[in-house]
Amino acid sequence: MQTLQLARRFARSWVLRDISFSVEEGQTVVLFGENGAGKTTLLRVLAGVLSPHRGEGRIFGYDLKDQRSVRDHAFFLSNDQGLYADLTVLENLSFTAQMYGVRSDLKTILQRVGLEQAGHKRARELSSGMRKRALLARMLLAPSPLLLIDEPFANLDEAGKQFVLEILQEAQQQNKTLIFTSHEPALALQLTSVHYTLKGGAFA
Ligand SMILES: Nc1ncnc2c1ncn2[C@@H]1O[C@H](COP(=O)(O)OP(=O)(O)OP(=O)(O)O)[C@@H](O)[C@H]1O
Repeated sequence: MQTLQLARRFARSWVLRDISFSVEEGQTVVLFGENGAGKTTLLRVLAGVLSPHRGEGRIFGYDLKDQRSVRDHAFFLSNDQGLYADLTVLENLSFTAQMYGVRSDLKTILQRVGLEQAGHKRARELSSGMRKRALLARMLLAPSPLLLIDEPFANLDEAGKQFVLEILQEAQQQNKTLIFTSHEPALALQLTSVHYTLKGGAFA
């Protein structure tokens, strides 16, 4: 994955000004930066959800402008998207599995994320920690080689954070490429020493 002078604005405000970096296949990178620094915006651009206004990028050989191909290769875990509120957890996972054309034992996935008792709950009824687990279950179903994860450790108790650490370590063992944001350097740096800090729309 490579970007060159990527920039993105909202109205007249340039949130990303000059993002040039490259990430090797199988590498893990963490993005740090203060609230509002543009970390989520960068993940959304890399996920093919938002278009850049300037600059270029390639994800697994696909131009970032080819958002459809990018979305086929990148899974984006956002804490406030990804689940249909009125569907149950199992229905949401079943939909995800169909979307990716994968056959997986959803009960095993539910167990893996500690939601075996919550499969019948509607997504809107989940606590924020349970919601995070359901989103991680979706990520486990996704065959995407690139995982873009917004604040994987947010809204979790200590046990939950350790659990996320394990899930991300498993993804690393599967040679997935991980780019994630975090406000928790002590945890994040257990996964990788490769880190960038966003400031003023560029890497500090
Ligand atoms: N859809 C949008 N429309 C307008 N402005 C936006 C939009 N999305 C983000 N912004 C603005 O872009 C800036 C960067 O937001 P972003 O969510 O990328 O920051 P962040 O680094 O992820 O912050 P945090 O650590 O608080 O999650 C903020 O000023 C935010 O208000």
